[in-house]
Amino acid sequence: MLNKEGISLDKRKVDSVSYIAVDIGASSGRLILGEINNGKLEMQEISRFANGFTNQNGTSFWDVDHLLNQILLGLQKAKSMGYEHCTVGIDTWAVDYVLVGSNGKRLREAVSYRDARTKQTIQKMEKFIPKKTIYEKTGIQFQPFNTIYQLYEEDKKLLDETDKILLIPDYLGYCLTGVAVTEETNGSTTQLLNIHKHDFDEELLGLIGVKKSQFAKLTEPGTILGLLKKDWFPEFDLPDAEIVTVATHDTASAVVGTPGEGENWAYLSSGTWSLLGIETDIPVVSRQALEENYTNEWGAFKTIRFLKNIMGMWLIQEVRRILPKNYTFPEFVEEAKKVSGFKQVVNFNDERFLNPENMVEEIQQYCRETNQVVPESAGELANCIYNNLAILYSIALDELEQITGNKIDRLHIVGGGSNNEWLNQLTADLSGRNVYAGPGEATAVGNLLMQMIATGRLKDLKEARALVRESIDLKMYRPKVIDRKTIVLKYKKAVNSMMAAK
Ligand SMILES: Nc1ncnc2c1ncn2[C@@H]1O[C@H](COP(=O)(O)OP(=O)(O)O)[C@@H](O)[C@H]1O
Ligand SMILES: C[C@H](O)[C@H](O)[C@@H](O)C(=O)COP(=O)(O)O
Ligand SMILES: [Mg+2]
Repeated sequence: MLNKEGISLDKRKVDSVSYIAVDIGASSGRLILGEINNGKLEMQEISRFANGFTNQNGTSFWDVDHLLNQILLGLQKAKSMGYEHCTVGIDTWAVDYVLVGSNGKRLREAVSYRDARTKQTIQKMEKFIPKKTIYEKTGIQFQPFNTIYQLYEEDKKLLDETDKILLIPDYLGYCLTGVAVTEETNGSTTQLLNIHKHDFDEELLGLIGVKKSQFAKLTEPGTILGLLKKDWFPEFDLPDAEIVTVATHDTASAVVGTPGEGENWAYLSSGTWSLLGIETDIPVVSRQALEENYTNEWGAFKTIRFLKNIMGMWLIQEVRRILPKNYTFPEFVEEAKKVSGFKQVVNFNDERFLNPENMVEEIQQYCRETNQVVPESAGELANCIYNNLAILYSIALDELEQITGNKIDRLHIVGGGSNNEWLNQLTADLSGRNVYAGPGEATAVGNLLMQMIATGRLKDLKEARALVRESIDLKMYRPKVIDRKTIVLKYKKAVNSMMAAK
């Protein structure tokens, strides 16, 4: 069986092959083995590791060598577990990139999207191209950390020396195979792809001084990238592996792994970020979509992920980092439950929460500025975060219905945040919709499913999602009857008056 790159996958091998998903989110990474046995998807965690960025001389960098090393350690462990032959897919967070020189080597560490260098860049670029024009071309939300803005601020000397700009998962795949591509689901998050031409937008590239040749060719998810170059890593005992280009934007893989069925469902990929949206066939770039900052990220199988970025579990991750006592996430939930009721209205989508020095102080200062009760304890801070997130989810669901005209009667919450049963119920109550929770590792599931479809083990996305529904117990949360409209209206009025007072 030949694929587009001419790599032959012997049918016999495909049947005996195991599948390994490498999913690296902003806070953690994991390698998960997947196989189909007796009509069920069976998964086994091979390894899990921390991810995060550090500040070096005023710039926030990721440690990509650490990530590559963890991938190799995980693959070595898989072989030691008896998995001699596998396919491997890599997905990570979006927008960030590595600059590769003509010698094929990295020119500098990868800068984190939370770095302050792009704080004013949206405004700088507005001077010579209206946001509306960029949105009509790309359909992508305005986030200060989008690749277009990062490259605008990039070191020009480094850019001149750059042969290829590779997004993080594409760079990791390049390190393992020597093959460089721009996988398109993650490529869309650069805000440099023209959604109508299905290609890079030359005008936008020109505005930031980047040549199209400095990006590798656009590639659809579900293609075979190349063979793992085992001899490049003699210090590791690695399995034989074909690296598959999956939906390398982790959220795109999470959507593939969301077990939605039929119409009228939305997903919430709940991890470091909360990505809430629907899967559509055509982009929505209306005035309201622009005003409410919805994005049209490219999905697998030529779909569009029409979604909104909501500040997610980053908030509680940062509170956890700051508080002297080391709470587990379940402990935060238990403490939050002890606080009766909803105490503070906080617009956590305000950019001040993108990367403050001290998240606890930032939340407390916001509440002081708006003359609200200041949360002090772990429970009060967690209660504030979870309640406001639930309302932001509810508002986004109503906005999605208004903007797209699509009815949404159920929400699938997937990712680590789907383990938060209290927030799942809060979301059901405040949104007035049934909530289905799981899989907690939907991104890895979607990564595995794409590999199985690419190698012919599964027929298509419909069969793949049916397999997920057969394989995991989805927990359902029915909305309790509460006066949700009054609560949401009060929240919106409070946020609007706070923004007016700024
Ligand atoms: N048992 C749990 N209870 C509450 N929250 C949880 C639980 N497990 C995970 N989480 C939440 O999920 C988040 C991690 O989600 P994950 O999808 O792994 O993130 P990412 O992919 O961005 O690294 C944690 O920050 C935490 O807030
Ligand atoms: C910067 C992007 O908005 C971010 O990467 C988001 O798209 C995403 O993929 C986050 O995934 P996590 O698993 O880190 O929440
Ligand atoms: Mg994730």
